[in-house]
Amino acid sequence: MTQSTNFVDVYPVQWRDDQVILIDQTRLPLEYTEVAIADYEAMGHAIKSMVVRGAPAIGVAAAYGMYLGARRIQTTELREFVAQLEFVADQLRQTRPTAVNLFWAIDQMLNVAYHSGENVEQVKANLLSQAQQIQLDDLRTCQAIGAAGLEALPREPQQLTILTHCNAGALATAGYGTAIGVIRAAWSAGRLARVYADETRPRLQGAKLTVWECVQAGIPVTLITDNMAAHCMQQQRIDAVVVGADRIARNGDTANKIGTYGLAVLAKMHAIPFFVAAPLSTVDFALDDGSQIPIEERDPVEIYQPGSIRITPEGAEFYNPAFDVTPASLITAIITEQGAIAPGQLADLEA
Ligand SMILES: CSC[C@H]1O[C@H](OP(=O)(O)O)[C@H](O)[C@@H]1O
Repeated sequence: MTQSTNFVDVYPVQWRDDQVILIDQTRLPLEYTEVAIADYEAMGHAIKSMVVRGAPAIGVAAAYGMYLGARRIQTTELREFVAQLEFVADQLRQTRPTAVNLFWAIDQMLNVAYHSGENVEQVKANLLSQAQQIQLDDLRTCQAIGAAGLEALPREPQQLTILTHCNAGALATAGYGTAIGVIRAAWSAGRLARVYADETRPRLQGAKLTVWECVQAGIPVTLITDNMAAHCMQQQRIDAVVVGADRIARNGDTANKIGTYGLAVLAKMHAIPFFVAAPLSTVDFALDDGSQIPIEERDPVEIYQPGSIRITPEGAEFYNPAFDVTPASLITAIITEQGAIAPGQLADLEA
């Protein structure tokens, strides 16, 4: 276990010593622990159990998971190799259903296997290179999103107070973050007074991860419970809302952590700009609107036992959707690596 130090740069997924090293995000903020992942089964478990989480980070992790699966395949016959790699892909696809980056990254890796050579060993090498490229591209994309977000933020006041939800930070990406990337860019540019972070029940990624990232970066942060957001807006404490995304439909409807939709409704009510920050790899152009986005339902224990103590008696039933869908009509702009886009113009960016 590596004790926490003052991190300026946080990389939740690293290729080191011929294996993947993950920050164990279930142990933050009290413990900074890294775990080594040497096979695709362990990577699948790490994604499902949220050791690694956040749409782009899940994509990077799945890409490396594909390589870990590929390197173990023994055959030298390419067709058989591809068939076994498609089995690995199917296993990784079953980990979490909402973040499209997972499926996008797996497809990127399969394309390399389909089209990058006749020699199995060469294809394996190409797969590692592709996973590393996906990771590097996402880091650069987040930095571009930060710059684009800085341009899109309100001009007044000079120093903004931004509310964010869950964690769309370095920990949720290859580094730097999407929504937190915008926050980092605003802080560097002297345009940020303070971050308000929703704790984000039930997994508390805001309280545990976003606050940790802000404290590590020296960014002033105020933690609030989810049910305080309306009051803070009514008190005119919030100048803008910036959140991440797990899957965006071609019309701009956006799936993000549960509670995002409510924030968007509140922001509309209080005439506060509401931004979604996400790479284009999070857009699912195959979906016409958000009604088609699969919403993950997680173990109810996350609700009734957020720590070590059960907080509700036996006898109740539970509903634990991990995401909700914010309609495009409530989104001021989607901040991508190609700039801030009106939700209705997203389809024009389809490659
Ligand atoms: C940079 S996208 C992060 C996105 O993913 C989070 O979900 P989870 O923690 O369950 O993986 C949340 O929706 C964030 O906005």
